[in-house]
Amino acid sequence: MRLDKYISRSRVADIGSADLEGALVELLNLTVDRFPDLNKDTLLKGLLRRESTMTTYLGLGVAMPHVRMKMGRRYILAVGRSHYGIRYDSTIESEPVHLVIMLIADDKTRDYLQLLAALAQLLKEPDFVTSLVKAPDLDTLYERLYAGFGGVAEKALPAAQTRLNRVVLHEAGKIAAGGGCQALMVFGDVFSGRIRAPKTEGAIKTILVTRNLAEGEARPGRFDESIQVRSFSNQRLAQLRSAVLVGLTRGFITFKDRLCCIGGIANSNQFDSIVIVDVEKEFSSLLTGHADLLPADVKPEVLERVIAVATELAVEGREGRPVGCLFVVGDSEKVGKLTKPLVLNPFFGYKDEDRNILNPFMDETVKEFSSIDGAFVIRGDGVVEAAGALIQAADYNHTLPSGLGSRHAAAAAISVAADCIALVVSSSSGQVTLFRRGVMMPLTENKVSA
Ligand SMILES: Nc1ncnc2c1ncn2[C@@H]1O[C@H](COP(=O)(O)OP(=O)(O)OP(=O)(O)O)[C@@H](O)[C@H]1O
Repeated sequence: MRLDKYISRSRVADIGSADLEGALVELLNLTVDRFPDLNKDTLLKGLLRRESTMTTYLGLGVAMPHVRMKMGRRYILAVGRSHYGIRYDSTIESEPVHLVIMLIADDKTRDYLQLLAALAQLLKEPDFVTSLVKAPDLDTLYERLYAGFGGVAEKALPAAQTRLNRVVLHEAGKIAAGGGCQALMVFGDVFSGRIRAPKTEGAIKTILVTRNLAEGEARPGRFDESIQVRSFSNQRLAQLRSAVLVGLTRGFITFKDRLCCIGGIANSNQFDSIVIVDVEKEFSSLLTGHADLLPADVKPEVLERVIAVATELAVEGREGRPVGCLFVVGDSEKVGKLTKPLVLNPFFGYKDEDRNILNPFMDETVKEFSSIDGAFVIRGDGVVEAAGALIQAADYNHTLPSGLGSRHAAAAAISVAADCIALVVSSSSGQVTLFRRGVMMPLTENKVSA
C-alpha cells in the first residue's frame, strides 16, 4: 500500500512539547494551516479519546495516534520528531517517544485497517525508525519517510550484493527456467537491507517472502508479489509452508505450480540454498478432494495475519515462558454454537474495528490473552469474536500423532465440524500447526527459535 501520497514536507516537524497532548496540538496546527475546514478541537478530542481506549504506542519510541472522522479527503499524515523524547504514559517502562505519527482518516475509508497495518509494519523496523530519529535535518527526515512509505526507489539500506549472492540468484533463474518453474521465491530476511528482484525469463514471476513488507506495487527492481511471514528462525526457508499457503490463499500461487525458492540463514547476508517445491505434492493432503483451501468467508489477509501472530507467539512465548494457543478462523456463527465461554469474553463490547486482528494494535492484546485457557474465535473478516472459548465439537474418528493432546484434538474436531481453519501453537513443542477439514499441516517443522 502506497503511503507517500498522504505525507507532505509541511507536516513534518520537530516538536518541542514534552507531552503527547502538546505534541498533538503542534501537529494539528500544521495540519489545519493547510486544511482549514478541519476542526482542531474536535480532532484533538478524538485523538485523545482513542488513546484512552487503547494505547497507540508501537514500541521503539514511536506512537501512532489516529482518529477517524468525516472529512473531504481520505487520509492525512503528520509527523513530529522529538529530540528529547515525549512523556507517554502508556509506554512499557516509560520509554520516551521520539516519533509521533499522527493519522487522520475519513470515516468512510475501506482500507483503513490495511493502512494502519502498513504504517505499523514499517514503524516497527528498528533501522528505519533510527534513520528517521537521527536524520540530520527535517528535509532528510521527510525524504527518508517518503522513501520508506514507497515514494521513491529505496535509497536506504540496500542489501549487500556479494559475488556469491549474484551467482546464486543467476543460477536459480536458470534452474527456474530450465526446470519449468512458475515462480522464483526469494526469502528476503536473509538480508537486513532491502533487495531487488532478480531478472527472470518469460512468465516466471518473482515473489519476495519477508517480514518487512514495504508495499507491493510494481516498479523496476520490485518483486511481482510479496508475502509477509516472520522467519526468525535459524533454519533455512523455515517459513516456506506458511509463505506458500499465503500465496495459495491470495491466488498468485496455484496447486499446479512448481516454485524455485532461494533462502539462507536470517540476517546472514548470504543466500546458500535453492529448493524446488511442487506445490501440489506439498499441500495435497490438505485438499482432500476439495478445491478451496480457504474457508468461504475468510479473507486471505486475515489468515496471513493469524499465521504471523501465531508464529510470533511460538517464537517469543510470553514473559519468557512458552505459550500454547488455538485460533479458529471463519464460519464463526457455527463455531459459536460449538463453543462455550470458559471466562467472560474480553472482546465483548468493543467496536469491530478495534478488535479486528488486522488492526496492528491488536497484536499485543491477542498475545496478552493467549495465556488464558481456550480458543480465539475469529470471524472471516478478522474481527475477534471471543477469547477463552472451550471447543465442544464432537470427536471424530481420527487419530492424531502421539504427543498431541486435547488442544490439537479440539482444533482437528472444529475444523471438521465447521468451514473454518484452526491454528494451534503448541506449548510443548513450539510448533505451529494448521488444521483444515481434520487434516493437519505443520507450518513449522520444529520449534522456531529466535
Ligand atoms: N476443547 C478445547 N477448547 C479450547 N481449548 C482447549 C480445549 N482442550 C484443551 N484446550 C487448551 O489446551 C491446553 C493444553 O491442553 P493439552 O496439553 O491436552 O493439549 P496439547 O494438544 O498437548 O497442546 P500443547 O502442545 O500446547 O500441550 C489446555 O490447557 C486448554 O487451554
